[in-house]
Order: sequence, then structure tokens, then C-alpha cells
Amino acid sequence: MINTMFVPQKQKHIMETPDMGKWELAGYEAALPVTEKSNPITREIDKADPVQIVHLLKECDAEIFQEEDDTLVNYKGRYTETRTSEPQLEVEIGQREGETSHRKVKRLYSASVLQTMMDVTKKVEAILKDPEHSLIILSGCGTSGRLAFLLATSFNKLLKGLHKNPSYAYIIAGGDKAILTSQEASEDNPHLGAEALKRVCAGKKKVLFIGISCGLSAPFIAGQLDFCLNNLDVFTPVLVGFNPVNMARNEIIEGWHLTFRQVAEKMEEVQETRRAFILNPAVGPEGISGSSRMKGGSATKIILESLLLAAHKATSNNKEVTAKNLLDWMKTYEKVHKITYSQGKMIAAMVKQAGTSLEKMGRIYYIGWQTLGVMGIIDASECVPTFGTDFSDVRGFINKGYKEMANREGDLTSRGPEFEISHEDFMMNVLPDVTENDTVVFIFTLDDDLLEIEKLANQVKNKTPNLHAISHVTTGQYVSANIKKTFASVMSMTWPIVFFEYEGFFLQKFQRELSTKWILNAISTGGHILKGKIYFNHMIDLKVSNSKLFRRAVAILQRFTSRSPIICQEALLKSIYETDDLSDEIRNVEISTHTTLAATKFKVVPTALVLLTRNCSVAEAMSRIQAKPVVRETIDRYLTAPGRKRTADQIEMQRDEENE
Ligand SMILES: C[C@](O)(c1cnc(-c2ccc(S(=O)(=O)c3ccc(N)nc3)s2)c(Cl)c1)C(F)(F)F
Ligand SMILES: O=P(O)(O)OC[C@@H](O)[C@@H](O)[C@H](O)[C@@H](O)CO
Repeated sequence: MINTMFVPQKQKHIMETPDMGKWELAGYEAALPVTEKSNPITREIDKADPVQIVHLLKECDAEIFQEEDDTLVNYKGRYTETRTSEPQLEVEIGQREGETSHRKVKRLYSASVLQTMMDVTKKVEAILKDPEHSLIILSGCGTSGRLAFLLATSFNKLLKGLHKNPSYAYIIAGGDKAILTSQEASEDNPHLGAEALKRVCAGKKKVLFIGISCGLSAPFIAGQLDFCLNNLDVFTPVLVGFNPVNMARNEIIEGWHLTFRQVAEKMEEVQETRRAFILNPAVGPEGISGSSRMKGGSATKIILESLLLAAHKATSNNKEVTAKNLLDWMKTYEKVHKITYSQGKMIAAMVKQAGTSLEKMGRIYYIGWQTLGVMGIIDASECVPTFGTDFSDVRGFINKGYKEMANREGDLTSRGPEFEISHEDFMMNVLPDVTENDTVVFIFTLDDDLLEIEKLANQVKNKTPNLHAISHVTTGQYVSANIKKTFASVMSMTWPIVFFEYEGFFLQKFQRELSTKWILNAISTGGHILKGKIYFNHMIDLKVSNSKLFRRAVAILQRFTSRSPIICQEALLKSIYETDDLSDEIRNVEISTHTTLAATKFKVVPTALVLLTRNCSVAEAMSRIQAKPVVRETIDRYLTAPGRKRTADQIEMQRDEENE
């Protein structure tokens, strides 16, 4: 029987997990948070060619829509006979002795999810009736914060079109600069979250707070939810994420008194009285383990756009929202998946092109119009924390810059080159240095200014032949021959004409955004896979810049070395502090001390991997990694991952250690 995986920390920082080599045996996989698991579909994605990469990502994204299958979950930590392929096991902490209950895994279309969505739409409608004294706030960290920004501005535009005052606001951990740049550390501060929430809704009498944390793990969001739970007269908290509550993060949050799971359990209690809500369907593990920008981000868009659009439609038609309405809105997003991936071959060609550019140390530029430009900016900004690249490797630009973005803090250009996002900035400061190693992708609809598009495209064409277009057209519209001949390739998605009234126009816009997100996620992920950044389906060389990434680094080291969590954490700390003998002082300082220092270092996880497999000094491990910069080859040489044959000396070494 394995010890339960996440218990409130007794010792500092040690995650209670089964020790080495027992991952598969004890059903450990099933007890992992869904959002952090390795997805079997992409287990060998690092060996796939562009066409296969796109196919694997398509399969992963399809899991978002998977119906509730008859997987029964048994609480007593025993296997349950299920009709799905593998035995499911979920370890519930503190379940009363003798009580076994069966529960199905909650999915996007589960009755309980639709019911909760309906309950939340009623709260939205109440807020919309009184914009003066009430507010809907969307909040998140990283990608979840960027989507909070996009959703809030989109729905305020919808209201503006109806000559109504704005009812939405957004919070992103780290402020508006986090829309464009990686501010991973701000995720770890619950006080920062609560302070930002207080500031944004000062004076409001009724606030619907929607906190987005795909992994049910961000302390920033935990702080905001807890603040709401202590002020339920004004606040109605909604938690959006993709783990069951009993898999919410259970690590004591630094400088605070609760874990995310304790906050989520309090939310569950209050949900009984319909004064708090949790929307947390499982959508399956990410194609790159833990990369919640992908399926987590897509599912966030689908759930919240369907829910909010339904509420707006009900308000303008003065009709009740039904579960069927919500199901119909969400089902239309399945068509988006079908239409988008019907272009699999062209997406693969762009993935291949991206890989070539990145391998040649070239760059990738997304030149987008309106919110499709925002999707480009979001995908580009995620590459830094996801693949450890420089901001200049993948960049997004949008017509009219901050005017089009309509972000609260306005024009950020003066903060530095990574904040230059307008087409003018691109033409003046980037285009002159574009070479044939670079790839440029235009993203637009046929309702955008086609003359402007053609003019800019011809200027780019003089600098690189790798000029591609993603265009969204409505049935009956066709990309002109002029436009076609300007681009090396044009991927054209044709969308059905929307008949339902005003909200339908926004649904079409949202669906073109999701389609674009899937394509750009494939381009940036596929490009970095082809560059050799991914091992199996893990980004091993991650920057350990917050506590979640620290945990992921230790978990990845455990997974690839089968060593104990303690040994793996020691190796990681040796690598971060560049020392062969860790002082107790280092062992016992707060995790933020480790991550603050680690954020300034390179390749600390690969170095720790070499430390664990070669029993050498940190200096020697670092020089080996320096000598062979591509992570995958480095590791291949020293390591065979679980499930692939293990070398004799590794078995020997492991046996020695176990006898220590
Ligand atoms: C799947 C894998 O074993 C793995 C990866 N990451 C992790 C984790 C990453 C981040 C965490 S965590 O920050 O502790 C966390 C994050 C979310 C959550 N709900 N609970 C805990 S665990 C785990 Cl538990 C396993 C592998 F292979 F990737 F290492
Ligand atoms: O939404 P969560 O689980 O709280 O995660 C919030 C952020 O850590 C997450 O968005 C991160 O920036 C992305 O790079 C993940 O791919």
C-alpha cells in the first residue's frame, strides 16, 4: 500500500511519494494529479516526425471532449474493476474506515458540471443587472491570467456593443507585464492575490470571482479564494481547474497557514449552499507533462465562454439557461477541433518549418490581427517558461498594439523590447534583421484589412521565403489569388455562417481564437520537440522559477533515475547552489530561496540528472552538460528511462544505494 502522495508537509519540502522503482507497481500513476501526469498518448512524442506530432497533439486535445466513461473510482485505495483499459486507483485521504463509495470521473459534459455551470450563469445574470455596484472578476497566473485578460476584455466588448457599461475585470499575477512576459514567481504569493482582488473590487457590493488554476495549485489563487470565503456577503467564489479536489495541491504554502487543497475543500463545503462553485472536469494529462497552457488553457476557454455567452443570451432574451443550451454551446467547440485538425498536413508543414528555424537559431514571428494577434502574443510569451528560451525566439505582434489589446495598464512599450508588440514595432525594429532562417506566420480573417495585410506581407517576403498564413474565412468567402501568391502557404479554415444573433458573432470569434490557439501551440511545441528540447513527453530542462516547477523538477528526476525523492531533491539543490556538500542551512531555507536562485541559473535539472547517474561532482556534471548542450543526447548517453532497458552499472548503483 503506498503512502498517500500529498500530505501537509511535516518535514520541509519533502513530497510524500512512493520510493524508487515503485511508480508503476503501486498504481502510483493513478494517484498523481491528472494535470501533472505523463500522457501515454505522447510517451514517445520526442521521436515523432511533424505529421505524427500533430496527430498526437490532436488526440490529446480530443480528450477534452471525452464523455464520462464508466471508470468507477473506489476510495479505499484498492483497484476497481473498470471497463476502461487500465485499473484506476485514487487514494482518498481521511476517508472514514469501512466506507467505500463509487464515483465517476467528472468530465466536461458530466451532469454535475452542467448543473454547476447553470448555477453560475444565474450569478452572472444577477451581476449583469447591476453593473454599477457589481463586478465579475476573472483571475489567474501565467496562461490562466492571460486568458482571464482575454475573456474579460472580450465580454466587455460584447457589452459595449449593446451600449452597456463594462461588468468584467481581470487580474493576472504580476500585473499586465505578465501578459507578455514570464512572471512565474508571483504565482507563489497568496497575499499578493488577495491584495490585488481587494484593489480591483473596492466599493463593489456584489462580486462574482472566477479564479482559474488548471492544476488546483496556484497559491495566488488560493489567497483570493480564501479572501472570498471570508467575505461571502459580497463575494461568490468560483474555482476553475482540471483536477479532482482530492488531487488539489496539498503542500503548505510558504508564509501562509493553508494548502490549496484545504481552500478547495472549504469551497466544496460552501458549494452545498450554492454560495461557492467548483468547475473542475478532468480533461486528461497534457501532451507535454504539466504544460497546462495547452489542454488546460483550451478547456478554460471552452467552459467560460460557453457559460458566459449563455448567461448573456439568457439576459438579452429573458430566457432561462438550460443544461441543453450549455451542452450545445460546448459541443460546437468539438467542431472547432474537427475543422482545425482537418488541416493536419498544413499544420505539420508549419511545425517542420518552425523546427528548422529554431534549429538554425532562427526566430518565429506571429503577425496577428485583433484577438488572433492576442493568441499569438499568448503562445509566444509561454515559450520562455515552457522551453526555457529567450523572449526573442518566438514573438507575437498585433495590429495597433496596445490600442487593440485594451489592457488596463495601457501602453507598456517603454518597459523594453519584449513589450514592443505593434506591427509598426515589428516593421521598424525586427523586420530589418529578419533572415531566411526565420519563419513568419500571419494570422487574420477576411474581415481584416486585406490591403494592409498584402502590403506588410510583401515587405516580409523580401526578407524571408518562410512566410505563411493562417486565415479564417466564412463559408462563401475565398482567399484572393493575390493574397495566395504572397505567402509560401496559406492555411485557410472555413467556418459556417452563424445565424443566431449577436452572441453568435462572438461565439464565432471565440472559436477562431481556439482554432488559432491549437495551431500555434502545435507550432511552438512541435518546433521545440524537433529542436530536441523534449525527452519522452517531458520538458526536462525547465527553469525552476516557482514552487510548482521545483516539485516538477524533483518529480522528473525521480521518474528518470528511480532514486528517492530525498536523493533527487538533494541533487537538485547541489546543482542550484553549485556545491557538492549541502549545508543544513541550505537544506532548511524556504523554497522561495531555492527558486529565486535557480531562476538565475541554466540547466540545473539536466546537471542534477548527471549528478544522480554518474555520481560525479557538480563541477564535472556542469562541464559535461556544457560540452553537450542538447539535453536529450546528454541524457540518452547516461540514462535509459524506465521502461527502456537499464544498464548493468545502473542496477548495480541502485542496489548499492538501497543497501546504504
Ligand atoms: C508524471 C511525473 O511523474 C510527474 C511530474 N510532475 C509532478 C508534479 C509537478 C508539480 C507538482 S506539485 O506542484 O506538487 C502539484 C501540482 C498540482 C497539484 N494538484 N498537486 C501538486 S507534482 C508529478 Cl507529481 C509527477 C513525471 F514523469 F513528469 F515526472
Ligand atoms: O493554471 P495553473 O495550473 O494555476 O498554472 C498557472 C501557470 O503556472 C501556468 O499557466 C504556466 O504559466 C504555464 O506555462 C503552464 O503551461
